[in-house]
Amino acid sequence: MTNFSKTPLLDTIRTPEDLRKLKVEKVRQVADELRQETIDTVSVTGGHFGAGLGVVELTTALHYVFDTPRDRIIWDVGHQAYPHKILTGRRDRIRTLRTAGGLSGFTKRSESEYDPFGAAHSSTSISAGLGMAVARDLSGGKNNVIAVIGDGSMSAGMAYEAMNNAGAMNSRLIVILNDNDMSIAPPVGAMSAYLSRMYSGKTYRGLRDAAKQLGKHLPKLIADRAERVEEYSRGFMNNGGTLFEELGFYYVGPIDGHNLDHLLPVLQNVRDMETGPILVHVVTQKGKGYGPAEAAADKYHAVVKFDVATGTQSKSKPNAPAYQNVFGQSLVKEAEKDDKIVAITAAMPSGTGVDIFNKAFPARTFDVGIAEQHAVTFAAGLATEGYKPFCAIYSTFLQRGYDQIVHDVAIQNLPVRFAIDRAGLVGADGATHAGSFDNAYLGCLPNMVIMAASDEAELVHMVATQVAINDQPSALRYPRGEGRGVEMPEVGIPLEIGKGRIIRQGKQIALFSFGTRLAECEKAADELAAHGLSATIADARFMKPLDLELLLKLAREHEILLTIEEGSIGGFGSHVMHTLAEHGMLDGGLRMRSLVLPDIFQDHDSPAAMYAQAGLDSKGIVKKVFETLGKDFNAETVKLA
Ligand SMILES: Cc1ncc(C[n+]2csc(CCOP(=O)(O)OP(=O)(O)O)c2C)c(N)n1
Ligand SMILES: CC(=O)[C@@H](O)[C@H](O)COP(=O)(O)O
Ligand SMILES: [Mg+2]
Repeated sequence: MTNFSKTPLLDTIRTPEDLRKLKVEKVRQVADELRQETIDTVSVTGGHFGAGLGVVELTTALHYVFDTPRDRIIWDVGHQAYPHKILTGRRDRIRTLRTAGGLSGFTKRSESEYDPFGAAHSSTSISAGLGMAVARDLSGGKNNVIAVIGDGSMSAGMAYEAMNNAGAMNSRLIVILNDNDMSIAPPVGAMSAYLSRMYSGKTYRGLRDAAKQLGKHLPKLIADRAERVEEYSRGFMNNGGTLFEELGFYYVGPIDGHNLDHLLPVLQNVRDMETGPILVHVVTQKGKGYGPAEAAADKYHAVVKFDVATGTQSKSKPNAPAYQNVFGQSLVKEAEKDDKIVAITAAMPSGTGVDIFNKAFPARTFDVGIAEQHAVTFAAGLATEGYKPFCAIYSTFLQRGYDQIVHDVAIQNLPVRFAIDRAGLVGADGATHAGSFDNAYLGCLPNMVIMAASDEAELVHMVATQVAINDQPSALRYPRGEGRGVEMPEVGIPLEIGKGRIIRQGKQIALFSFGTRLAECEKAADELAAHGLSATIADARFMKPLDLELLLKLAREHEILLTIEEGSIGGFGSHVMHTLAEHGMLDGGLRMRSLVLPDIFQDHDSPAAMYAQAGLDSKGIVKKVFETLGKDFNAETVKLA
């Protein structure tokens, strides 16, 4: 039970150094206050929540036992690091989390010396930690390196590549497996089942056994301490022959990650062990200590602002359906007609709308865990046998599967359908999650058809188009968030491959859009009209193959051609420019410009603010037209936001 009648301690802790000055009996109180501060903070900021609540004790214990920042703590993904931020000199800015100019929602090297490695994509911590440990060995250092990785993140191949390497290197690296039996959704896979079996009760060993095992591996552990070890090692086991031991790790656990009487001495002993890689298996509860989070199916993985008393989140009523839901529903409709359609997600069923498909077709839905590389090649295998796999992956996470896209899909020309969600800027998750590069990284691949939906109705038709593309791979991109509120078609009608459409016919300026910036083009065209400038708006629909007829028409009939996309240099604009150059269309009077994301990693903000910063909103479009015409752009006279 939390006792807040005591003098508050968290206020006295600016850095972990202050924490380490406290008597061990005080650590429980610090953890309780830290949990309350995390709850209060996220109730006003929103953000990732359940994972942080689950590691409050672990965070406190790690900073108490280890000499941070000299000892390196690497938080895998980094979405659980809010309590860590509070303890490491960032409490005064914690309520700026994920807002413009504020703290990142993940660990970030430039933010603090206590963040030795930046993250947000999963399963990198063991590799990075091993690199740090080996660097330490090479330079004769003595510090500890601790990688904290969740059970969900343990499903990715990279974690095993790292353990395989670490087990052979015998470098002193501590891996803490934070096993809360949750990913964003319930975890999947044989590894997850294995971990659950490890603490299922049946496999626990007796206390004496555990103490004996520790003694064997801890030469410094003297007999009189062994008894204490027995006490705090309640529930401890050492299987001999665990998967981790076979990989060359010294395995400790599982231990209760909320019990500081277990956690602190175990970590102290692990710290003092002279051995190669160690894995401490810590069992925690996602959402721990906040009733509404503990009770929720998703353990409040990520939340918007909420009322602390009730846990009620202040979600605003949507004005239009979210793209991910339109995708899921469209795919269900297609799959009702075609039993070869299957859906694949890499641990993101709700985020991608694959959960909707799963409800209708559980046997045709595959959650492969955080395993994007495998997801792509698994889809390729399904395609070889005549199935129609829809591989629904966020743009940023698909980067993980790039060689698989090239080698396993594109070269073999297999009709894998990529549904690329979160294409473009995503806002509060920042640069790590921005879907900026898929136009560039897919556009250069032979055989690939690439589409972008300009609104939610287009998405329905494009899903139908993908179903019909049976002889080559295809990619369909769409953004995070709500659609435009357009009228929705009853059924999707396959589009003609490589054909765009004119939305509005004008004279001087052609705005050639790929994706949902089309809405901004329409606002910009209205504004240009108010300034006496006539603009044509075209929706490319396809970046590959490009609609050559439409492109040449736009180029011939206008003074200025502007491309707009939610992507980096090297994407749609580059393809258009290359094609025009090849057709000799840039040798004469046409002035062509490409509006793309800037060549920087943009920090988190609202998507609208980030697009404005990128010059990809209506005002940016108007400004670009003015600049291209050599006209003065006066922001005052241009009314658009
Ligand atoms: C490469 C990659 N794929 C997907 C994600 C999305 N993602 C973020 S957290 C998470 C679940 C992680 O589960 P776990 O490691 O067990 O942490 P927990 O939230 O349970 O503490 C997922 C799938 C990601 N960050 N990186
Ligand atoms: C930490 C992580 O990678 C995910 O939780 C991500 O933040 C989800 O993003 P969406 O909210 O766009 O699904
Ligand atoms: Mg987990």
